[in-house]
Amino acid sequence: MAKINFGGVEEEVVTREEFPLEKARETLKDEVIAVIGYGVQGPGQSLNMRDNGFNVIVGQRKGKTYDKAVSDGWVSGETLFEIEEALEKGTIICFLLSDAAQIELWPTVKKYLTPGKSLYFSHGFGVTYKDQTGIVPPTDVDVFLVAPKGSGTSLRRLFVEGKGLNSSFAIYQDATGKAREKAIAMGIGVGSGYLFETDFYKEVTSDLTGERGTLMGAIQGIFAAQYEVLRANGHSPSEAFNETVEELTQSLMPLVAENGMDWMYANCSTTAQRGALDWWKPFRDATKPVFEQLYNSVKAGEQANISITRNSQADYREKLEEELKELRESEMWRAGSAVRSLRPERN
Ligand SMILES: NC(=O)C1=CN([C@@H]2O[C@H](COP(=O)(O)OP(=O)(O)OC[C@H]3O[C@@H](n4cnc5c(N)ncnc54)[C@H](O)[C@@H]3O)[C@@H](O)[C@H]2O)C=CC1
Ligand SMILES: CC(=O)[C@](C)(O)C(=O)O
Ligand SMILES: [Mg+2]
Ligand SMILES: [Mg+2]
Repeated sequence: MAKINFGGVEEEVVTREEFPLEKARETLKDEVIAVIGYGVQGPGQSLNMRDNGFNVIVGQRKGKTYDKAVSDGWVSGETLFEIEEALEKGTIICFLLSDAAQIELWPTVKKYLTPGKSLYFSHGFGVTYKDQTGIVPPTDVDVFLVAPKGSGTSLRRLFVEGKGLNSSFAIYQDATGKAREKAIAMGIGVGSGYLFETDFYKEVTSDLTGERGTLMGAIQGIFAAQYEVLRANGHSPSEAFNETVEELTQSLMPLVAENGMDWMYANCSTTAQRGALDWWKPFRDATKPVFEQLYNSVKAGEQANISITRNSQADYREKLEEELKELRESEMWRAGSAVRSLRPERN
C-alpha cells in the first residue's frame, strides 16, 4: 500500500505501480472469472479484464443483451454462457446484475458457491441490506467488492484511452486467506486508476448518497432551478441552456477535472470569480440540510428499501422509462439535444 497525503489526511491506497498488471495476472492465473450480467458494469469490467489477459467468461440470459455480448466478441459455448453454466464454470463469481435482480437470482448463485470460490460485487448493497435482499453468503467462500467510481461505460472508454476510473475495494469475508490479494488483483484487472479501501457498509452509504446528491440528483435539480429562473425572466432556451449546462460540461468541468476548482476560477474573468466566490457559500448553506436529510435517509435504510421495492415491480422498466422520458422531453433537455446537434464536431 502506498501512503498518500490527501489534503492533510494520510491514506493507504493501492496504485498500479506497486500492484502492476503482471502481479494481478499472476494472482488470478488459476481462476475462471465469471461475469454474471451484461448490463452496464458487466461489459466494462469483462472487456477490460479480457483485454488485460485474464481468464474471463460471461453469463447472461438469452435476449438482446446476450446478442450484444456476442457482438462484443464473446463466443457462445466458449466464453459466453447461460447464467447457470457460467456460475458452474466460474471460480470468481462477479455478481453484476442490477441490485434488485440480485435478490431474485441469489438462490441460484448460492447453489454454485462451493468452498474455495469467491463472490465478487461492485456494490455493498446486497450484503449490507441482507434483511431485505436475503443475500447471506456461505462462510467458506471469499466475499469482496471492487466498486468503480463511475459508469461501466466510462470504465471501458477510459480503459481504451489508456486512462482509468478509481475504484474502492472491500473485504467482507476472507475464507481462504487470499481474499484481499484477489480483490486488489480484480481491481487492477478491471482497469482501475488507484484503489482505496472501504467496507461494504461505507461503500453503499457513500455511493447511494453520491448518486442521489452531487453526481446525479442534485446536479439535475440545480440545473432545473437555474434554467427555470432564466426562462421565467425572458431568456431564450439557447441562452438558458448554454448558461446552465453546455458551458459547464464543455468548458468549465474539464478545467476542474484537470486542475481543481481554483484553476477553473482562475481561467474565468475576475468578474466571474468575484461572483462565484461570493455565492458558493450561500449555495452550500442552502443545500446542506438537503444533503443531511439524504444521508440520514440512506443511513436509515429508506433509500435501499425504495430502490428494492420500486425496482422489483413487474412494470418497473415501463415506469422508469416514463420518468426518463419526462426528463428527456422537458424543454431544457430538448434544448440540450438541439444544442448538441450544433456542436462543430457533429457536422
Ligand atoms: N451501472 C454502473 O455503471 C454501476 C453499477 N454498479 C453496481 O454494479 C452492479 C451491476 O449494475 P449494472 O451494471 O448497472 O446492472 P444492470 O441494471 O445494467 O443489469 C445487469 C444485467 O442484469 C440482467 N438481469 C436483470 N434482471 C435479471 C434477472 N431477473 N435474471 C437474470 N438477469 C437479469 C440484465 O439482463 C443485465 O444484463 C450493481 O450492483 C450496481 O449497483 C456500480 C458502479 C457503477
Ligand atoms: C455510476 C455509479 O457509480 C453509480 C452512479 O453509483 C451507479 O450507477 O450506481
Ligand atoms: Mg451506485
Ligand atoms: Mg457509484
